[in-house]
Amino acid sequence: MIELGINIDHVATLRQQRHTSYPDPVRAALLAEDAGADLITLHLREDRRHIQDADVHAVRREIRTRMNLECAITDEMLAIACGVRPDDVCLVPEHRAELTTEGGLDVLGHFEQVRLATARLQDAGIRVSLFIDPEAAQIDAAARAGATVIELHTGAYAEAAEPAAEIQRLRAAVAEGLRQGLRVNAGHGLHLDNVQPIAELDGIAELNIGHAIVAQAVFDGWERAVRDMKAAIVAARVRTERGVLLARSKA
Ligand SMILES: CC(=O)[C@@H](O)[C@H](O)COP(=O)(O)O
Ligand SMILES: NCC(=O)COP(=O)(O)O
Repeated sequence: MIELGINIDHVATLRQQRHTSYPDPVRAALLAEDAGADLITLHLREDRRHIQDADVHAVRREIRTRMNLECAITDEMLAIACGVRPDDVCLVPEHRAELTTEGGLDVLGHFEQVRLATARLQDAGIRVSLFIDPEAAQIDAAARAGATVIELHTGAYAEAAEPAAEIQRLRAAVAEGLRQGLRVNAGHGLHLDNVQPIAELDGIAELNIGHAIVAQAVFDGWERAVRDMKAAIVAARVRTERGVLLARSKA
């Protein structure tokens, strides 16, 4: 089956907008778990524009599912991650002026840095995921760097006017990741109207979704927004699994 990671960053964005104490991203994480989230994802940015250090520690203390901490490869972030010990760390690229994470990590171009960061986190008992574009060369570099998980950046798919080619790229990337023995996750820019083709891709283990769920919660409430997303991705995956079984029975 497929897992849903709820990214709570933009609950914190709302709070940081006015430096209030609400809305509390930790409360959002706990309610998301009640509503069917399989894990909680949060991105501690170097500029602390949304999630704060205290949130990271509180999430580690409070949640009952898995914690997936996204961060850039810096000494500061690696030290925080090794101290907090989330279940997973997803290493992402960061550019100070970007509105959101614009592309995947260039593992090929920064191979030694990624390899050393991966080893340091794994030595602390943390599973390491690399947030990369759906490209065979990056997937190969991720495996060689020692990561056991990749998260495919779905931003190009989410923004494409004609998504068919991007879906094909993602399908090929999932197959390549599995061929390399990696766990393959995906996320970025996914929402209720575009998630289905991605959830249907056979072999994707987990989708991480945040911004669109926070937005949907404005109209439907937080727990329903989480529940509806979970139902959508599970329904898509059930369709795929039925299709695979049917194809096998005909063969
Ligand atoms: C890496 C990633 O995709 C997430 O961190 C997500 O986009 C939310 O964070 P930002 O909106 O700050 O990029
Ligand atoms: N890694 C992607 C993620 O956590 C969520 O991205 P978005 O849904 O906020 O775009």
